[in-house]
Amino acid sequence: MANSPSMKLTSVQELVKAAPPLSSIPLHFLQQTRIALSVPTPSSSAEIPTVDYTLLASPGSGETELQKLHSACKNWGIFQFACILLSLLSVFCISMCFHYGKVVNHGMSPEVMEKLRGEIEEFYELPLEEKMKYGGDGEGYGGGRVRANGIRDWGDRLYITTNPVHLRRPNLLPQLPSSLRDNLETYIQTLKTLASGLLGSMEEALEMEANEMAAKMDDGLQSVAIIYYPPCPQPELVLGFTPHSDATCITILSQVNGVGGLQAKTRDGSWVPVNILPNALVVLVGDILEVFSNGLYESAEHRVTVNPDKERISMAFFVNPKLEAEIGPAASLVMKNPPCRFKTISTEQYFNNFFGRVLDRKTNLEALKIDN
Ligand SMILES: O=C(O)CCC(=O)C(=O)O
Ligand SMILES: [Fe+2]
Repeated sequence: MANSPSMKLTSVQELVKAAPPLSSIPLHFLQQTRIALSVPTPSSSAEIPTVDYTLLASPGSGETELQKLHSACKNWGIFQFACILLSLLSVFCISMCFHYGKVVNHGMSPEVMEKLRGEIEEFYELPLEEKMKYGGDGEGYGGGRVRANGIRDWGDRLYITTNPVHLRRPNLLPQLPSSLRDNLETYIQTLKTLASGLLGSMEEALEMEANEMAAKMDDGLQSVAIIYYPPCPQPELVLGFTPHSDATCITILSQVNGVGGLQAKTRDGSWVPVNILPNALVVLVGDILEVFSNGLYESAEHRVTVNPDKERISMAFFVNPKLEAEIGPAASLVMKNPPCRFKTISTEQYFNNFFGRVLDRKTNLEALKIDN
C-alpha cells in the first residue's frame, strides 16, 4: 500500500506537488478529530505573553520584566521575545509601505533574516534528488514523520546538530549552499548568545544558585530544525506538527515566512493561536527546564496547523545541556521548595530514551516523575 506508515515517505512537499493533484488526503495523515484552524480566543488574556528583551536587559526596568518572564514561564511555558515598541513600529511602517531598516534588535539583523528566508525557500525548491543528498533518518532532510497512532505530520524538515562542533555531521552544514550555510551560521551564533543571556535571566528569576544551570548549559548540545509545511487542500484533517512539548531546555523559534499555524495549549487545556509579532522570536520552556526548575516552570504543549493555500516555514533552535551534564532538579530549588519532583539522569541517557520513543504530548516527562 502506497501509504503505509511503515513505508518511508521522504517528502510531504513532493506528495503535494505530484501530478495529478491529490484528490483526497492519504489515510496515514488523517487525525482522529477535526482540527480547529482558527481557534476563537475567549479573551485577550488568552494571548501568549510577550517579554520585551530590551527591557529585560536594561538595568532600570529589568526587575519588572524579570517578573514578566517568570510568570510567562510559570503560567504559559511559551512567550514571544520581542521589542514591543519596535514591533508595533514595524507593523505601522509595513502598512505605510515604508522600509524600516533595523526593526528589532535582539541581535538578529533583519537583513540576515531576510536573506535566510530567501535561501531556505530556494533550498526547499531544489529537486528532491538534491535535497536527498542531505537525507537521513534522524538528522538531515526528511518528511512525514510518524507520530502516535501511526499518524504522520504534514511537514518536512532539515535537522542539523550545530553544537558541540565536533558532533556536526560533515555531510550537513558544511555541504549546504554557501550563502545558506553562512547566514545560518550567523543565525545560530546570535541565538546561542541570546539563549545564554535568557537562561541567566531565568536562573535569576527562579532564584537558583548562580551558575547552577549555566554550568550545565555551557557549550551544550544545540541543533536547528528548518521546517517546511506544504499547503494542504483539507487542512482541518491533518497536523503539521503533532501535539508535543519539546525535550529541550529551551527552544527559540522563528516563523521564517510570516505564515501562522503554531498553537499553544493553555493550562486549562484549550488551544490558542500564537500570533507572532513581526520580527519576534518565540521561546518555549522545554521538558529539561521543567525538570531543572523542579516543576516551577512547565514545558508548553504546542502543535502546528497547516494552511490551505500557503506554505509555512519555521526554524527552531534547540538549546540543551552538554552530554556529560546531569539532568535533575536544581539542588538549591529542592532545598527551598521540597519535595524533589523528578529523578536525575545523564543528558546522554535522557536523549537515548527520548529518541527511542514516539513524540506524543508531554509523555517524555512521565518516566522522570517522582510520585510524592
Ligand atoms: O513550526 C513550528 O512553529 C513549531 C515547530 C516545533 O514545535 C518543533 O520543531 O519542535
Ligand atoms: Fe516543538
